[in-house]
Amino acid sequence: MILATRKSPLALAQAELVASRLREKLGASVELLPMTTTGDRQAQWSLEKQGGKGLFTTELEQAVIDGEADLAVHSTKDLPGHTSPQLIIAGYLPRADPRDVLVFRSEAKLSCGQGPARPRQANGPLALATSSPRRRGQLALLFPDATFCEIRGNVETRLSKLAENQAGGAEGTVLAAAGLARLGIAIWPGLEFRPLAFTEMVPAVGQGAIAVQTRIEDAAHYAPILDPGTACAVRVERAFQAALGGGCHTAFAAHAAGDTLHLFHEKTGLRRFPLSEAEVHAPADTAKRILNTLGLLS
Ligand SMILES: NCc1[nH]cc(CCC(=O)O)c1CC(=O)O
Repeated sequence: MILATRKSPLALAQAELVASRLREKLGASVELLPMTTTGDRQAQWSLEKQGGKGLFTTELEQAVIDGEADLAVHSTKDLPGHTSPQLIIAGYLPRADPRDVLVFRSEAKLSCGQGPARPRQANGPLALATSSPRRRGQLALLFPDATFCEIRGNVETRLSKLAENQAGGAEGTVLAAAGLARLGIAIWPGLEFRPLAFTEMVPAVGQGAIAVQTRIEDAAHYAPILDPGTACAVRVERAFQAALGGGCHTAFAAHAAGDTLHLFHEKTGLRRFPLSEAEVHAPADTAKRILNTLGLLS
């Protein structure tokens, strides 16, 4: 069995997770096919800004369509709104910790205890490095005096830039807990990690879930490694993205956590809604109804 994956350390770690589940549950012999995508070639393109267009997925999809690979492994967060019609998302691995983590220089002395994250009281504005409109929009609520700058590179690069004060003067950034965990990063010299509650920072649609994409006729074969609960939650979250039209420049987030839907939109701020079983099973209707209530659908 051949798994198409991007070559970044995080993508390879995620593909290895899928591979070991395939070996364990299906007794399959598995190999990775690491590929460079358009997004990887254009280092100056930030995923956060260019997302939604499949820049990090198209080449992997083509390898599966062409029969060079049996499945493609993606961060669900990086999937465009519409994937190839010749393929299907067979499902998702059980979701990892979906939270975002505030990462800051130990010297910055941000509050790291109970209650909301707060900037240190002293020394003027707090510079935070993230290109994501979703993260910037929510950080601006947590840290009203924050200023923002760009940071590029993979997770480890970002952490070392920040620790070495080479991140344009930034004192902090935000990274996905799932990515850090999959890279085995729990600590970093000179930095502190503080996971953010859903009530402080709503995770991106699909954050923490790994998607397995296959040819339509093969999908059922992979059921033993996939998690139906994760699929339900991701379907709800993606329905919100689809209903809003997937504009990647909008600061928007949706996260379904059990019976609660957490939403962030630049026009409404953070909002919470109860989610019934019935609503979870009618994602498109649920998304339209809630977004209408908020006045976000024209
Ligand atoms: N933006 C890139 C990206 N895509 C998926 C993850 C983390 C893993 C996940 O959310 O499943 C990350 C890194 C990050 O945002 O910190």
